[in-house]
Amino acid sequence: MTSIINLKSKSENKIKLALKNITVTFSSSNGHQVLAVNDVSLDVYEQEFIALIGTSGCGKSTLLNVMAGLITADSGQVLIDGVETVGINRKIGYMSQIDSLLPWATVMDNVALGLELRGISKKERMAMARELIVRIGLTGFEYSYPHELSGGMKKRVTIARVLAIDPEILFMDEPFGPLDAFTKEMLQDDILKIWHETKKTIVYVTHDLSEAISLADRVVLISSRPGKVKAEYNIALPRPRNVMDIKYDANYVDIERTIWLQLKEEVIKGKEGIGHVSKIS
Ligand SMILES: Nc1ncnc2c1ncn2[C@@H]1O[C@H](COP(=O)(O)OP(=O)(O)OP(=O)(O)O)[C@@H](O)[C@H]1O
Repeated sequence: MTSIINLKSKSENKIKLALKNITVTFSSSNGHQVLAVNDVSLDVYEQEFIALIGTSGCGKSTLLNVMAGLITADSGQVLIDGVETVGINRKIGYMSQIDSLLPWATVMDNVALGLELRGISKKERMAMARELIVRIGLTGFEYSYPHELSGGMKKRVTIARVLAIDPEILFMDEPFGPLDAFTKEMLQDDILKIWHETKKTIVYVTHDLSEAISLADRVVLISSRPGKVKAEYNIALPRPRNVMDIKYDANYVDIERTIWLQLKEEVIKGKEGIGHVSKIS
């Protein structure tokens, strides 16, 4: 079922990324087969901010990993700009849940890491890193090490590192999960600002409905495992948005209630397993 909250569709933009009938099965260590996602098809439009939401274990990260080429699906196709892609695609920048900063490297070196791997000269990559550090508000911390930074600052460094390689598509898998609510909202606002300025296509995975609605143009609800697209919602909230204020928009509560009614069914199903989802951040 596809639910549409507003009539403003992104379909005027071209399809940037497409999943066609993706099915993924894992073999677990106890010898069982786990059907993680089942026959998922999804189009993501150029410059769209899309959020995938669903209970824990429903296959959100699996879908992201398939799109990023980190996992090969049992069947189905991934298309980027209309071309079938196999393996890791350089058009994608990936920010995962895990803190992946190099502990022995400074903020500058962490930000510049991807540029170094791409063979960009030291002078050029330092200049680019410096510019990004200003942009993410960490001026003065260029030569600090990760252990000298707060959780939120580390996330900013990770954002800068992903932006440094200038990907056309940004994947963010519950990037701010463990942070406190205020820091999370500030970083979400930063992401909205970056998206507004760069117009990158963003695929954002979360189990937080409030986060999904505040950020995205479209929320895609994944059913509890095996993951399938249960519903899609275009989010008719004004932009530019501020995540701290958008919850007070007259339409926000209606949107949240509509999605929550569907999501709740998955939470109840997931209770038999390990499903977890939060309605409000
Ligand atoms: N490498 C793997 N080996 C075996 N099973 C796996 C593997 N990766 C994922 N799974 C299983 O596939 C299912 C989907 O996992 P996935 O990580 O995609 O869920 P998710 O929706 O991202 O969950 P969460 O919100 O908790 O991060 C789960 O049942 C998980 O146990």
